[in-house]
Amino acid sequence: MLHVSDLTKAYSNGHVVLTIPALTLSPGIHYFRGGNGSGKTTFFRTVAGLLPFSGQISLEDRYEISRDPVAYRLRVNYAEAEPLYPSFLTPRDLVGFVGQAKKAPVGQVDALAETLGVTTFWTQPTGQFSSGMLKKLSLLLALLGTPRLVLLDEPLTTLDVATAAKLFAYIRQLRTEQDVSFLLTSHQDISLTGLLLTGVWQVGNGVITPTT
Ligand SMILES: Nc1ncnc2c1ncn2[C@@H]1O[C@H](COP(=O)(O)OP(=O)(O)OP(=O)(O)O)[C@@H](O)[C@H]1O
Repeated sequence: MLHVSDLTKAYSNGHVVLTIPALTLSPGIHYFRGGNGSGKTTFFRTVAGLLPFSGQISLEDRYEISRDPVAYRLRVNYAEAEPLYPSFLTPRDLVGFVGQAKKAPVGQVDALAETLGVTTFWTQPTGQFSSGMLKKLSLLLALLGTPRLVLLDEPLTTLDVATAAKLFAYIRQLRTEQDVSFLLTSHQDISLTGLLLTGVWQVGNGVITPTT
């Protein structure tokens, strides 16, 4: 589903955070674990196409991130661990913009907003949001369109228990009915998600290795 090769990710200060000669992720749900500062967010943001890097990343043997930037980004969605938006924008504004960019199918926005409980603060500026409200909005944005791969960085953080249950039920549905793949990180007990994991990966010392 995702192939990474010859990847090196360094920040502008010269610090090399990740070196990945080759990594192949099969379709499914993959969990990335590792200590603070080990490189999980850097990996997710790189795969999401948000950070420059050297190397190759391709989706479904078809969309290469540098060669097919628009087609790749249309199919790969990402939710930040700690989302932040311009304070004057509302969910209605952001969902309108991202929904159009991601070609959200008719009816999807309303259904997801209801599932994640975003309708109750639909026209409120994000500057007034609690961290859980920001998290719900970011998850809604990351599920818009028809992605083939969704990256969720710390989806459990700040999310209330009832919404988390709905989110993970929806993820299971996307996985079984539409073959959508997911990459997750969490410092909390991942079994709380109830998701069947395809792979568990350890991030540390600049590399990503499978765990048994
Ligand atoms: N913008 C940046 N500029 C320079 N270095 C950065 C930048 N962002 C992250 N780093 C460094 O990259 C390394 C990996 O950070 P990253 O945020 O990817 O870790 P993480 O595994 O997601 O950590 P956590 O579990 O604490 O969220 C850290 O050493 C961090 O200091």
